[in-house]
Amino acid sequence: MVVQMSVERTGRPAGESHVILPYAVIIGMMGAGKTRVGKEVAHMLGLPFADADVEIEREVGMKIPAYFERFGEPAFREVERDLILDMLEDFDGVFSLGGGAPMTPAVQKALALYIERGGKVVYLMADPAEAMERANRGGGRPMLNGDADARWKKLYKERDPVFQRVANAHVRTRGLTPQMAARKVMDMLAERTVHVTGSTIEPYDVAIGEGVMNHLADVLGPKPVRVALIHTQPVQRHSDRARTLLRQAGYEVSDIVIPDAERGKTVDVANGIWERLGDEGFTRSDAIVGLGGGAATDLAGFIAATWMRGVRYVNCPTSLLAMVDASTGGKTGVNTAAGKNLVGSFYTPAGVLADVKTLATLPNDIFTEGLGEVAKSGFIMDTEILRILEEHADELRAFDGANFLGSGLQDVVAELIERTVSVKAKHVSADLKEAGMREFLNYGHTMGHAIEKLEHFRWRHGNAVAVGMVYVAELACLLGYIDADLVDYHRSLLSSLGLPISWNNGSFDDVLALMHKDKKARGNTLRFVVLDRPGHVVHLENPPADAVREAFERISR
Ligand SMILES: NC(=O)c1ccc[n+]([C@@H]2O[C@H](COP(=O)([O-])OP(=O)(O)OC[C@H]3O[C@@H](n4cnc5c(N)ncnc54)[C@H](O)[C@@H]3O)[C@@H](O)[C@H]2O)c1
Ligand SMILES: O=C(O)C(=O)C[C@@H](O)[C@H](O)[C@H](O)COP(=O)(O)O
Repeated sequence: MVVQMSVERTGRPAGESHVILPYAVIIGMMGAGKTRVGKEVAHMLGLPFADADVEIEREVGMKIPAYFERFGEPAFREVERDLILDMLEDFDGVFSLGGGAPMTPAVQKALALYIERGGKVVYLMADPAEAMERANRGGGRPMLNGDADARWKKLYKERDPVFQRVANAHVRTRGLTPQMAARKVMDMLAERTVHVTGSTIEPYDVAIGEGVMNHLADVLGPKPVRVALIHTQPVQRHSDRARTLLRQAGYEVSDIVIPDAERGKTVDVANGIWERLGDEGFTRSDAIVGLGGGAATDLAGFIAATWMRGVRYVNCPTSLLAMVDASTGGKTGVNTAAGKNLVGSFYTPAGVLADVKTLATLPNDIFTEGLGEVAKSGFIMDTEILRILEEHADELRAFDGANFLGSGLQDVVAELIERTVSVKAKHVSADLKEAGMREFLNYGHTMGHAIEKLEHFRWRHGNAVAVGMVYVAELACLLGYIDADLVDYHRSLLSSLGLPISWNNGSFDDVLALMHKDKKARGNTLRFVVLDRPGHVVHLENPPADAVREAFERISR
């Protein structure tokens, strides 16, 4: 069964033949260096460069200050808007926008569409002092008339949050020459970025690619003095690299090794870390880095959420599952005797760096487990993911970290990560605290969490979710939401990836009791997420007891 794509992908497509115009759009404050850096980037790429302000002057036949004086700002913004909208459709090069352009709603809309087509909007984040000094040089900026520094600061306050939101790549340039900044932009352009935003979310990026861990200090920013690097022992090699990067950037690093996997996701471990942070004088402006699989990033996020009621944190996921799911979205927490993830908080990271280099040491079975959550995102929204999984099932099942980097599979995996994170970002952006739509990400988890608990967390999370998806597909079929072919498709796809599709190591009564403790349950009412067609899910409330049992019988044979 090959399913049809149902949603447009975001991010730069790999190996797709259609051209995205322009190659990159650069935005930033006056004096950020958009023109200098943009020209360097265009030169490095061998592409033309265009500056919106220069194009406008050509079009209106006069200098911008003169146009402002004669016709006023609103008229200028209209000309600017029309020119930018045209250039976004047909300029094949590096395009830098005027400082105020992204404040125009129609430009924001056009940039969002451009990003959806796979474009990169780069926010050149200059150090304010450096940018103000450059902006004042030479004059000729009507928006800075009067007290130029005070005007610049006021505009920065208004514009920075908007620029953060409309860009999908953020490049800090403090202390860099235009050439160095351009090289940084080039690195960013080679990466895939998923932007997470929303009305209740401080926007952040998930950067996906080889070497993205190098952005660690940029994402942490200048405020922290101390950084706690929380990781497990099996990822020591990667945490060594992170520690070096952090020390080079001038942070005092506390290396905190936690017990591996679910053994690290406990209140006792959290308590040990809180004591250590206290002993080492961690303040509210210090920060946490969580590095490792999903268990490590869940715990690190929980520490960040709770220490002094919340400090900055960055996730560096190193397992496939942590890259595609656990590190993004801000669900942090620990397991308790009562069950999986029952204690925690929604607390958003400042950024996520999914460095695919780290997958080179990932064992095959842990990689495979991550495919469970990848497939979930395909079933619930982006059916193109299912098609890619089908097409590459043999190579994915045979994943070998030692031969992964530089192989054809690397690009396939990067695309699966980007698509899966995009699905997650859409749900999280709309519903951070899981009041409705975010629950769809829990497809297969009601039964999955019960299996994990009954297996004393020795079953891997993604494997339990795979069985949970077959269970809930059976339930949906029994209740007439989907047909038996789609249930069979769950089994054939998941098993072709090396994931389990049945479980018979516990009683129905035990499973049922645990499903009642699931976070989606309300009072005595069981609630599930079920498919009604590929790529589309709905809530199922209080299903008939005999169907809940019969679906269990079907997966435990
Ligand atoms: N917060 C969320 O939204 C969310 C989403 C999905 C899953 N999770 C949680 O994530 C956890 C599962 O994550 P996981 O599958 O990564 O398991 P895990 O964290 O237990 O990691 C699996 C194992 O792989 C090791 N490992 C990780 N990266 C490695 C690498 N590059 N090289 C060698 N070894 C490596 C880990 O040390 C561990 O031994 C569960 O606790 C689950 O509840 C959370
Ligand atoms: O981000 C979410 O929301 C999810 O439900 C993603 C799940 O894949 C993930 O396993 C999550 O940890 C489950 O959360 P829980 O709230 O059901 O414990």
